[in-house]
Amino acid sequence: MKLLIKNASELVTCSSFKAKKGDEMKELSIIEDGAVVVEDGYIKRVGKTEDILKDININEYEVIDASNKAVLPGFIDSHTHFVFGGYRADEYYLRLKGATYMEIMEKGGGIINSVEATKKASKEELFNLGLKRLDSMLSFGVTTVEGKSGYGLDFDTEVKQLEVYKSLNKSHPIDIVTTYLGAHSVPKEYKGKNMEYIEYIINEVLPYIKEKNLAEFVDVFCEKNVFSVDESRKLLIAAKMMGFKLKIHADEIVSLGGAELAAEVGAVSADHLLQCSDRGIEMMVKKGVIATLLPATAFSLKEKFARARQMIDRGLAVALASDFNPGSCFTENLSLVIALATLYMNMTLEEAINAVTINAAAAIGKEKEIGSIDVGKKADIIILEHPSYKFIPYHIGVSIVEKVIKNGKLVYDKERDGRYAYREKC
Ligand SMILES: N=CN[C@@H](CCC(=O)O)C(=O)O
Ligand SMILES: [Zn+2]
Repeated sequence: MKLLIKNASELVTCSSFKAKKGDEMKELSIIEDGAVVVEDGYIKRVGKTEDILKDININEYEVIDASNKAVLPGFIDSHTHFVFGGYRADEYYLRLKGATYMEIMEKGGGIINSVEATKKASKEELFNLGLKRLDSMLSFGVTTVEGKSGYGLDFDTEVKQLEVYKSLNKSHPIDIVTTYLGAHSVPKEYKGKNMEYIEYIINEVLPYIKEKNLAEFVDVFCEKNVFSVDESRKLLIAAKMMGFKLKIHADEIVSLGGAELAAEVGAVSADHLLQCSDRGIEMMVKKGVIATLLPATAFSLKEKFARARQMIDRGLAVALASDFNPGSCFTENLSLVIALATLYMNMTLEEAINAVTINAAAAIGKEKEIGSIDVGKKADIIILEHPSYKFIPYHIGVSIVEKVIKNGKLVYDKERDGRYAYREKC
């Protein structure tokens, strides 16, 4: 299994084995006329095409000529909720007419709607939906995705969701990192008894998930009228003691202190952060918490965007993700996320590219294995149909990914698998 990608007009390596913080996010480490040598699924050499061709016997390699194309690390979507039943197009329609996300939730809609539909869906239905969604992500250049539970709340449905993620991980080229988000909403049977529900999770659910290795991360929706800072703290500390890594849905709608809590408990990432305080940013910088920003959610909710510029200028490592979910943001399109981040959060394009590659890898604890084109990392690589990464936000709203290589294998080719397959007149 030997592959050579050669003559890339831009080989955008994003080179690093750790999250890029502050000014480090400006650097993409681009090699012009670059080449990558892949063996047994891993990157063996990276450099100028002419240097690499001097040292190898090209006849031993499957060769992809990337002339006039940019080559980048596979994108990593580090915050999604992509296994769920049902849709919430009616709620979106209400939002178009002026209703807010929280108003819909307070009237009994929102997450609870998806919980009902996910409870009804069979494992097989969820699996088939998951496969289709992964196919779509792959076409946008995603090679690793984080997926959360949280549309079950009760034991059986949460476990069902996590088991579906596990089966999908075995069946699809995209790698899936799973997160248990039982504290996504308070289930009807625990209405007004939030702390009891948190204790139930700690005592009944987490030990089982740990034993069966169903999730690497534990997350909580820390938000006004959902879970308070104290309730979230209790859950996260208990989860940490059981060996889970932590994430928090923090300061999305109200500035509640979620960012501060993420720093206090040593979370890997705090996500959303639309309303994050200055103190929260400072504390996250000190503790090395990644800020995972989700601009397509702010866009879909018509909320103001997170303060990415200030966060980066103060030294934070920022990751960008889709937040793919049935309610607040129904998109798997990371190119759109990059476009929004550069248009509305004043991130530079270089920062945005690092944010969906190396920093996104760090947000799921995988920065030593994926997220850059470096020797020793997994060969997760995308080839664009254009000569420069500058085309990503420019060709707005669509995917310009031509080929995806996962673990050294070509798993998506637009000519072969994509829209061009249907180009015949009929
Ligand atoms: N904010 C909380 N959770 C999801 C939305 C879930 C939903 O509305 O279904 C999010 O990250 O945006
Ligand atoms: Zn989320």
